Amino acid sequence: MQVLKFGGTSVASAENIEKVIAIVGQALAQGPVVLVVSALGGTTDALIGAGRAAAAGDEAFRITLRQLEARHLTAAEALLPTPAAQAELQPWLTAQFTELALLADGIFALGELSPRTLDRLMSYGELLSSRLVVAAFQARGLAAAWADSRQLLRTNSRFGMAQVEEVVTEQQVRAFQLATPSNLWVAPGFIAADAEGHTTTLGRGGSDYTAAILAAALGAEKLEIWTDVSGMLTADPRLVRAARPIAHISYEEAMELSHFGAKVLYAPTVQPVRQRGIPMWIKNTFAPQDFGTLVEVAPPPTPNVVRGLSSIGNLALLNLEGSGMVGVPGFSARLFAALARARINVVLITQSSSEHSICVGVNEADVPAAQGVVNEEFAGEISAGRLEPLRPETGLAIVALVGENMKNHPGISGRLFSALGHNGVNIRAIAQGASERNISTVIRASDVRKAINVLHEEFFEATSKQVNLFILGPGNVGGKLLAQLAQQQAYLREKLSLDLRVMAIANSRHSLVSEEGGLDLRTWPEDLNEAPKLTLEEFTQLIISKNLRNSIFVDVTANPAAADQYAPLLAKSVAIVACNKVAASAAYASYRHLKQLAQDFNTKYLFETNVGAALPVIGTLGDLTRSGDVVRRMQAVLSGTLNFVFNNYDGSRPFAEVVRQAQAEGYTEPDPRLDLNGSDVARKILILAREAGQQLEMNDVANESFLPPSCLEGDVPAFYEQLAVHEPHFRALYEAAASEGKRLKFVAQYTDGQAAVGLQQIPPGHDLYDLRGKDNVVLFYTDRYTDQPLVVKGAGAGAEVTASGVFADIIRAARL
Ligand SMILES: Nc1ncnc2c1ncn2[C@@H]1O[C@H](COP(=O)(O)OP(=O)(O)O)[C@@H](O)[C@H]1O
Ligand SMILES: N[C@@H](CC(=O)OP(=O)(O)O)C(=O)O
Repeated sequence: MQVLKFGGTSVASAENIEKVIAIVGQALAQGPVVLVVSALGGTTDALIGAGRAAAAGDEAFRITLRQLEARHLTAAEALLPTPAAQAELQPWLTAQFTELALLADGIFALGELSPRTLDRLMSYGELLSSRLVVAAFQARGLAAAWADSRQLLRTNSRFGMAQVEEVVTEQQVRAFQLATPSNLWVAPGFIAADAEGHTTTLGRGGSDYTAAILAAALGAEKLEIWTDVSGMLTADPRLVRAARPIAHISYEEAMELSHFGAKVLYAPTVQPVRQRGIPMWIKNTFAPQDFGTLVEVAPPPTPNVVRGLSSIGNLALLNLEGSGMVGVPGFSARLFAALARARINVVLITQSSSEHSICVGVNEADVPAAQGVVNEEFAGEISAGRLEPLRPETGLAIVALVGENMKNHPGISGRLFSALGHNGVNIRAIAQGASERNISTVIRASDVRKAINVLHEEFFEATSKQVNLFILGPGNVGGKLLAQLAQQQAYLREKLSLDLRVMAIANSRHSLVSEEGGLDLRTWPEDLNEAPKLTLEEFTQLIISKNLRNSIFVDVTANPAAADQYAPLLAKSVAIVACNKVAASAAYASYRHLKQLAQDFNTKYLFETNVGAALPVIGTLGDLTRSGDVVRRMQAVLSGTLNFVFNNYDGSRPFAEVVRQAQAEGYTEPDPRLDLNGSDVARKILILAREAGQQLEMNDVANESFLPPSCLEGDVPAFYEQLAVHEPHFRALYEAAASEGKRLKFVAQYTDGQAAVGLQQIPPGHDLYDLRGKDNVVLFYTDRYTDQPLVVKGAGAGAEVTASGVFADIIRAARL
């Protein structure tokens, strides 16, 4: 004997029922079959909706019932090939809907829907589907017997969630078996009857349970649960796209997963088949060739430590707390007894060893009742101040890791906590049974999708880590960055297991946002021009509300307002990668605050390109200091503009003309004075000094300008005029150096806590002497590099290299 159960989607239409018939036909070749069917998908919800509408005095229930009738008649017409067969079933179907209408009219007249009546109402779903399937088999010449589950399954009278009385049920099933010697029974799932013969139901999704009860009572050789997915998956496929079928699973694991939300299997289903050692398959009606999942006593070993993930929403935590609990036995017993009296199901329990508080997780809908009974039970202690009144916290969910194998592998919880921590998912409570088969975490419901994806990646997709980029400023550097990302995406996926996706690109006029999956990096320039505008605050909110794992905000602007967004993003564990220097060179307190936020929220704030573009300057400084070295002195040339000017000025052409050329060739800021007055270099040495551990402000950086003060007054044309007027001054500077064989360099210097920038004469042979083009150089003198400095040198400007530096920071943040 085999028991096969087909769920709502599998029997949702005539077309699907044809597939069911084909699968059952093959099973019959191996032996007798008991077929359990659910209602046509969506019917139970529709019946509940109709009942509630009727009770609320809303006539709309009539429309719902008419639609259901039409749906069943259409299915019957398509399934029954001959007018004779149709003529037999149709009057029966119509009679059922007449009965249903009478029942609903009664509910409407009374304005009341009791649990008992609701069970009656819901039972029509499975009654109709099972009779339809019987007729379809008979029309194909297969003798199928209809087995009324209300005469097979005996339950108590807890309507809506009735408990099966096993002994009577088994007797009834055996008696039916003797009286009905057919190779094929078709039984409605979900429904049963109490001792008085009132129809009951087994809880939503209960047809699986019906099938398991029948399998156990008949001592079936196997139970097959046929559904719309290829087995029990590693996670809910509606939440995790990469979820994949679990081929083998133990009864206990399947039970844990279903208890913790894996809808594919109704949780009570496992127990009856486990007790009898009946193997259970979960198979896909729409892909019968797929292996599916085999639930068995001892599944073969797998390298996967975690078997699956699941989640339950609508959870509330109830926290009972107070000094009156410490060392007093019986508190928990009273708490649970009070909850049990109110028929409140406790989903999770945690208690700290201090015994100062006990925390239970319950369904949100139970909170008011729980508060009532618990506060009443402990009224004495609460009024004496020995206990706090019960504090419920709602809007929560459980995410659970399930796997027998976890107990043999230390470090699973560590991986769980760190993966969630890096993504800013706050864990409100944890519970781990002594069996170590399940580790449950309570988190905010709004974090479930992110958390379960992060954990799926951590435990099942060693192959790739999804990283979500939000790019601000697709200009010169940003555009190059996007091109490099497009070019490297496949390489990074293959070599570093990083799946980098650009989720949004924004400039001051447009914000292009991907709904899912990432933007197309071939067409973004055109797409962006079509996209609407978002303010910076809106862009930040978008990143926060998307709540995607491994999110990185990439600031490729020089906009001070963009830097204001870092703090709120870091506080949500969104990493920041910036080539924008504003934040790192702002007030020390705010620089420190951002670094602290990154640490507190387990994320990264990276800005390597603030100094020397992609040259490894800040990274080197970090490596030195982290390894215990002390940076005593830094000497650096950090401005492409000033290098260009002093490399090209030798008195043969006016200084003003050389500056104009630098501007024309794109080295300078739009206002070249920002480069020439040294303030940009001052920002850079300030950042380096801070990264070396000094608490410095911009005002602390001495800046001896080589420009006569009049050059800095007025606008840019006036500036050029003044440069021309002061040509003798520049010439004198040049000649003073040249006469001694030296070169002029604008040098940034840091010595034992003091920072300064200014023009210096550099002798031949000095590390700063020989610099070409856009080169930057930084010399580090440290306790370990005493005589000869550690030198970092190379191109320190240019869109392509700057973009590559930003890219490198993105990869650093992604591999956290
Ligand atoms: N871990 C999981 N594995 C497989 N399916 C799951 C899991 N968690 C949730 N589901 C959902 O359960 C659905 C199947 O359950 P259900 O809709 O009750 O099927 P049926 O109507 O066949 O009984 C799947 O379509 C899937 O969306
Ligand atoms: N039809 C019932 C029982 C059931 O088990 O359905 P399904 O097999 O489609 O989950 C329900 O919707 O709850």
